[in-house]
Amino acid sequence: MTSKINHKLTIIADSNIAGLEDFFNENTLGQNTYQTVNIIKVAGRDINAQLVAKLQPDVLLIRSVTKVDATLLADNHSVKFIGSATIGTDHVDQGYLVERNITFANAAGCSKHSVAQYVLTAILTLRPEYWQQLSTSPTLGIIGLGNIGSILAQYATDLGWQVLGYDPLLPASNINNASFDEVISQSDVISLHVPLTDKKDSNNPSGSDYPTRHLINKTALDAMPSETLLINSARGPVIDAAALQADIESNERQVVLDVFEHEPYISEQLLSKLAIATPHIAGYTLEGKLRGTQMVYDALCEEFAVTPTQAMQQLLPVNMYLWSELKAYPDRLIKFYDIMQDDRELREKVTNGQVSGVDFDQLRRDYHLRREWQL
Ligand SMILES: NC(=O)C1=CN([C@@H]2O[C@H](COP(=O)(O)OP(=O)(O)OC[C@H]3O[C@@H](n4cnc5c(N)ncnc54)[C@H](O)[C@@H]3O)[C@@H](O)[C@H]2O)C=CC1
Ligand SMILES: O=C(O)C(=O)[C@H](O)COP(=O)(O)O
Repeated sequence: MTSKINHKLTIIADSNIAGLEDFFNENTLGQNTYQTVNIIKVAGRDINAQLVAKLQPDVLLIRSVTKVDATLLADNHSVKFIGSATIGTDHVDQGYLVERNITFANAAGCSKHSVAQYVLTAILTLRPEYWQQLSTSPTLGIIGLGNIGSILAQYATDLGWQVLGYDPLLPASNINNASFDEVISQSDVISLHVPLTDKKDSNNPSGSDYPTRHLINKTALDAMPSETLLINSARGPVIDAAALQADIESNERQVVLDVFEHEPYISEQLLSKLAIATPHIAGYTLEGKLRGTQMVYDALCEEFAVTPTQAMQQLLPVNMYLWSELKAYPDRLIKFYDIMQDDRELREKVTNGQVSGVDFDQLRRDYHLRREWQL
């Protein structure tokens, strides 16, 4: 159902959304349908119940750090649309929004190439021999074969690697070809690409029959060979951090984390044991973030029955990063993405045994957005 508003349109937006003013202004929203578009930019963690009660916005534009639920909206009567310029939706109680008749849109798949390229970079930085696939090609295990997992499988196949994939919610296929136990026990590298979900039950009807919270627990880690490289760029709580720390201490497993169970606080104890650690920036390319904004903008235009007039292509500088070039010249990887620079910057933030939430958020806010490699 669409609705029109003929007054000042008030938008509260996470200031970390790329291209906010380019996408959300009088010209791009309704060709003068609204007298004014008033955007109030706020750090995502500061979008709280008090603010939305005081300002009574028409629209909320968020990213993953703003929790949207009954608490946030208890004293708000104005919001008609909430857009999250992210793939993940675990921060949003969508059932509650349906009850309140508030339209919700996210940005499914917006940074799928960026995250897949992050994972490839991590693997090839730690195991450069996988470029050549010397005697046997490596086996990449992928848990979750949606937008990101399936793109990652395409890159791996293009490099001549074997793929073992597990996704119980999709039909069997040439990549959805293994059980959880097979992926865990037979892969050289395992990469996680599942949403964060809890068990479905009477208290949680929107939960999952295949919950992912602590999917990688002590049992799974015990069944994983110690040489297996484990990568998590999905959501922190998919791995039980305490079990992971004990696992690395006992077998020196190589582990790459972009997301952390207790994010935005990172303990030095865990950080010091990771092969690569980055501050939740796997999807942070210019293309990935602008695509997220574009998707939410398109959804808002549809909601308000106006014709979209802004497109991310108009905002993107020339992109010189070609996947074909990287494949031909693997030694250029560091020029395509120097992941160890992101790792160093996170480790430099350790004080008093941890990276603070403020420092973690600051690294993300000031991140120099990478460019997505073109196919
Ligand atoms: N680190 C970062 O910067 C980013 C992280 N993400 C995270 O990555 C997640 C995955 O993204 P997409 O692939 O785009 O999502 P998607 O929704 O396209 O795919 C997720 C897949 O996981 C599968 N799945 C669900 N439960 C499972 C289980 N128990 N075992 C195996 N598979 C299961 C689903 O069937 C689905 O096919 C997002 O939900 C988000 O949390 C997304 C973007 C950026
Ligand atoms: O899209 C997702 O899902 C993500 O994890 C985001 O890329 C994370 O970025 P923020 O929403 O925290 O800026």
